[in-house]
Amino acid sequence: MIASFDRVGLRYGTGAEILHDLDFRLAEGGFYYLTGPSGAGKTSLLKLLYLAQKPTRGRIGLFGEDILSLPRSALPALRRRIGIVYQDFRLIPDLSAYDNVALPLRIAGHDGAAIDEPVSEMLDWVGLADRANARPPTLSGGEQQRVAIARAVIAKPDLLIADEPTGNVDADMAKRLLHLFSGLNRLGTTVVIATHDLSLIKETPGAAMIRLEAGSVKDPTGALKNPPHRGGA
Ligand SMILES: Nc1ncnc2c1ncn2[C@@H]1O[C@H](COP(=O)(O)OP(=O)(O)OP(=O)(O)O)[C@@H](O)[C@H]1O
Repeated sequence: MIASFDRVGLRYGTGAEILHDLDFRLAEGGFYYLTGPSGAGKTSLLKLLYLAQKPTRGRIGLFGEDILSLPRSALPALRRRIGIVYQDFRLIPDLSAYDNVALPLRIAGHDGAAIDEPVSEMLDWVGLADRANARPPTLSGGEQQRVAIARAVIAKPDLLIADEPTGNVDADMAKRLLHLFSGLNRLGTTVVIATHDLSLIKETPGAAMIRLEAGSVKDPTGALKNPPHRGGA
C-alpha cells in the first residue's frame, strides 16, 4: 500500500472543515484520477498526500510510515520518492528548461550521460527539444507545464502526484502526456492525477476514479475497494 488516510479532516485556520472523514487507501501501482467540482478540496487532498499540509485530525500513512509521528527530519527523504506537478508549475526561473528537468537527477547524485540522455529524451518526448535552453519566464503556460511534468517524472518516483497536469495543453499533447504517465505507471509508479477533464480517463482504461464531493471521498467505480489495474495504453 502506498498511502492510507484514516478519518482525516482538514481545516485552514479557524475556518470550516473543508475535508472530513477521508478514509481510503491507495494501492501500490495504482492509477487514480481525483475529480470533483472546483473548490471541493482536490489540491488540499494532494497537499496532504505530498506532505505539504498536515491534517487537522486523523492519520495518514505513506510508504508504510505514519507520517504524523515521524520527526520533521525524516520528511525530505519521503518527499524525494514523490514527483509533483504543481498546478502553478513552480519551476526555478533562473534555470533553463533543461536544468529544471535535470534537477531531480542531480539531487539523486547523477551526472554526465546519466543526466544528459534521459533529460534530452524527455524534453524530446514533451516536444521541447528546441526550447531546452529557454528559461521558464520566456516559455508559454503550456510549455512550462510540460517542463514541470518532465521534471516530476524524470527520476521515476514511487508516487507521481499531478494537479491538473493537462490544463494548459491541447488534446493531442494531453494524450501524449497521459501515455508518459501510463508508461511510468507500468514501471511501478503509483499515479494520482487531479483533473476536471474526464476525457483523459479513456486514455487509461485501468484507472480508478476518486470523487471529492462536499469534502468527502466518493468511490463511484468501487475502485478504492478493489485496487485498480495499472494504467493502460
Ligand atoms: N491556504 C488556504 N487557506 C485557506 N483556505 C484555503 C487554502 N487553500 C484552499 N483553501 C480553501 O479550501 C477549499 C478547497 O480548495 P482546493 O484548492 O483544495 O480545491 P480544489 O478542488 O483543488 O479546487 P480547484 O479545482 O478550483 O483547483 C476552497 O474553499 C479554498 O478557498
